[in-house]
Amino acid sequence: MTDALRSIDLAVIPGDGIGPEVTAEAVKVLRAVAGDDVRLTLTEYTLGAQHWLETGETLSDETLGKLRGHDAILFGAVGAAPGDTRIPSGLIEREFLLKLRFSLDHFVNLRPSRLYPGVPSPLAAPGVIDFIVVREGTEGPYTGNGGTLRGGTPHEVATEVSLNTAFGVERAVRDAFTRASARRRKLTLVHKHNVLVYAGHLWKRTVEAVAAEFPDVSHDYLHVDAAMIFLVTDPSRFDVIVTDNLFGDIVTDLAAAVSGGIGLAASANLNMERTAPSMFEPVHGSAPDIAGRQIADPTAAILSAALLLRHLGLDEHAARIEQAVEEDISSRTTDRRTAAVGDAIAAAVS
Ligand SMILES: NC(=O)C1=CN([C@@H]2O[C@H](COP(=O)(O)OP(=O)(O)OC[C@H]3O[C@@H](n4cnc5c(N)ncnc54)[C@H](O)[C@@H]3O)[C@@H](O)[C@H]2O)C=CC1
Ligand SMILES: CC(C)CC(=O)C(=O)O
Ligand SMILES: [Mg+2]
Repeated sequence: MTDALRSIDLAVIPGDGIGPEVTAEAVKVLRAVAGDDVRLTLTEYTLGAQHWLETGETLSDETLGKLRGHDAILFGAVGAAPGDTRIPSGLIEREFLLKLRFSLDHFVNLRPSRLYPGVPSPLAAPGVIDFIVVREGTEGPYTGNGGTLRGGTPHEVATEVSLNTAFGVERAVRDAFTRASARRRKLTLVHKHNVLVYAGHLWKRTVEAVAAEFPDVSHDYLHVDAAMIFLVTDPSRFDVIVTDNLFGDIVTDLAAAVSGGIGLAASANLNMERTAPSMFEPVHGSAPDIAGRQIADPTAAILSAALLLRHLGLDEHAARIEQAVEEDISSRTTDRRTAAVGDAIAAAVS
C-alpha cells in the first residue's frame, strides 16, 4: 500500500429514513478502524427525498461535480414512505440514485451473500451460503426508456424498455468471470432467455464468448424463476451469479433474506475502470416503517464500509471489520439498538 492510499477522502450521503441511523454506525466503525494509520476526511452531503422537499434538488450538476472529486461515496438509502403523496413515486430513486449510479458509471453492482456462523436462516437446511451477485448496474429496464400513450385513459399503453448493449453486458460478464476465477470457479447466468429472447440471447452469447477466456471457470444457466427455487432449496450451489439490473435487484433481496436478513446485506456500486468514485451502500432501502426508532440493523451499512476499504486497497482494515462483524453477529443474543451494534463493532476494530 502506498502512503497516498493511507489518506482517504469520502463523501457521505446518509439520505432518508433509516439511512442516517445506519450510516452513522458505519462512519463510527470507519473512524475506529482508521485509528491513527488512515487519515479519513469525511464530507457529508444532504440529499434524498427530504432534501428535495426542502430545496427542490434531486441531484444537481454542481453536487454531482463535487461528488466526483472524492475517493469513494458511502451512502445510506433514499426514498419516501409509500403513503407520502408529496413526493412523486420514483422521483428520488430515478433522479437521484439511478442518476448517480449511471453518471459515475457504476457498471458492477456487487452484492455478496454469506450466511455467517450462528446466524439463523429462514431455510430449514441452508447448508453453506456464500455467493456473490454481479448485477449489471447501468442498463436494463432502469434506464428510463419508455413512456405512456393515452395516459390515464382506459386505452393507456405504457412501455419500459430494457436496454442491453454488447459493451455493457460484456464488461459485467467479464467482471463476474474474473471474480469467479478468484473464488470457487463457478458462474451462473440468471436471465429469462426463453421469453426475453433479444436481451437474453445477448447475455447468453456473451457468457459463452467470455467463458473461452476463463477455462478454469465452469458456467451454467438458470431462468430467473427457477433460480428463485434454487436460492431457497439449494443456495450452496451458487458461487457467482451474473444478471441484469432488474433481475439482480430482485434476486439480491431474496438472497439477503435467506442469508440472515436484509439488515446484513452489503453492496458496492463499482466503477471498475476507476474513472469516477465507486459507491457503497446497504442493499436495503430507507425502511420508513422503522425509521427513527433505533431498531434498524446497521450491519449491512458497516459491511458496505468494509467493501469500500477493500476497493481502496485497505484490505487489512476491511478484514478487521468483517471479522468483528462475524464475531458480533454469531454472539447476538438480544435485539440491540442500532447505535449499540455500531459501538460493539467499533470497539472490536479499534
Ligand atoms: N438504495 C436505496 O436507496 C433504496 C431505496 N428504496 C426506497 O426505500 C423506500 C422503502 O422501500 P421498501 O420497499 O420498503 O424496502 P426497504 O428495504 O426499505 O424495507 C423492506 C423491509 O425491510 C426492513 N428493513 C430494511 N432495512 C432494514 C434494516 N437495516 N434493519 C432491519 N430491517 C430492515 C424494513 O423495515 C421493511 O420491513 C422506498 O421509497 C424505496 O423506493 C428501496 C430500495 C433501495
Ligand atoms: C430503489 C432502486 C433504484 C434500487 C434498488 O432497489 C436497489 O438497488 O436495490
Ligand atoms: Mg432493491
